[in-house]
Amino acid sequence: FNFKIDIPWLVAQYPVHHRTKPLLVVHGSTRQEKANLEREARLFTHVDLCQAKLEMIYGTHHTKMMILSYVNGVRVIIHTANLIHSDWHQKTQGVWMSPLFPPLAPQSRNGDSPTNFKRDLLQYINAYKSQSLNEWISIIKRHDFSTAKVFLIASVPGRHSGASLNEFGHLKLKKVLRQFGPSSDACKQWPVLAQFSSIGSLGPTPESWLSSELLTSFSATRGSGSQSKPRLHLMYPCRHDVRLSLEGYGAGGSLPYSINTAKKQPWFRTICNRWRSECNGRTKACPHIKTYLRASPDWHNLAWFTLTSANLSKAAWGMLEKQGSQLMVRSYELGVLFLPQPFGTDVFQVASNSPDASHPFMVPYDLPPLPYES
Ligand SMILES: O=C(O)c1ccc([N+](=O)[O-])cc1C(=O)O
Repeated sequence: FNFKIDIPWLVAQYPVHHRTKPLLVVHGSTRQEKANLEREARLFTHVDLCQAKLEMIYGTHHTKMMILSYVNGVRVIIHTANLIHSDWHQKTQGVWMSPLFPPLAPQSRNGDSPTNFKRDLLQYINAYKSQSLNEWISIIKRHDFSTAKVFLIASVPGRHSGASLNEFGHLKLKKVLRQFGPSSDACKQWPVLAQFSSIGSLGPTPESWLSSELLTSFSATRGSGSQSKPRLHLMYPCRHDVRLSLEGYGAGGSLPYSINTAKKQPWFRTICNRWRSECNGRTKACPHIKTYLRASPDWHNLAWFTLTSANLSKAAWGMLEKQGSQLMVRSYELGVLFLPQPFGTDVFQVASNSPDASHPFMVPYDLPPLPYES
């Protein structure tokens, strides 16, 4: 599943002895782009295409996922890189690799995890309503996902209401945080950080959507305790970060932010932070990764961490309509939410940035964030 796909390059990344394994590519391309993809796919008899329907204008098939079927199990990869050389060459990307999920024992039940990862993955793939995905739906159904410790946070284009209102976008994240997140006492006033590679039209003030809607969901806590909203920090490379990067100004091609949109929201730069990753030696590797987290005021601990394809936009996270009874989403997005409890801890410590059982991810940038200069 991806947005930009170079099929000959993708096939060439396989080890030679696996290079003709059947490959289904799920894309959202139309018109000339679709024709180009079909022409490339025709070069390989083992490659098939599935076009995701995009019924919401301006929506994209942004999801970046691989489902790998082995003789002894299935593995899910959710990541942030397009399937083109430049996305894997000199940028900072994020990849979540699942454990190998074994086949279900014949008589056993549905094989899901306490985070309902399997249920949510099936719900997401079913949303495509595509015959060519039926084979993969049955593969997933036949496997045991009980070792999955992350929550799936998906976006599917459409107007979601009623029983589907909290199934996608920022309302799904809010729902999971309300059920399994930190207590409001545990993270009172803990700031939220949004890090992304593209920005949509967010309105004339942060109150238009960013803090009134998105931050409300990001600051949800267990139980219904409402609390004053925490600070929201944004992270997006400034002009000098891009100019001084490994790719130079060319990195800007993957940091789309239209000047017309930027002119309508000058407030954005006043709450923005630079891209710094001295901790990983990746300050010069421009970010295409997208992450969202909630941290303690001293930035030493995290209450949760999300890796996703979703940029800072209403198209990706959704926009409430009809007095909050409906969520309008334009794009397909997919991400994973890490909460401490499934990993046997009550908080994630940033300091030990070396992944192990209770620190299942690396924070890909320096904390505290570094504000833009005036
Ligand atoms: O690389 C992508 O998949 C991508 C595609 C389109 C847009 N966009 O339209 O803003 C942003 C991105 C991004 O992820 O940065």
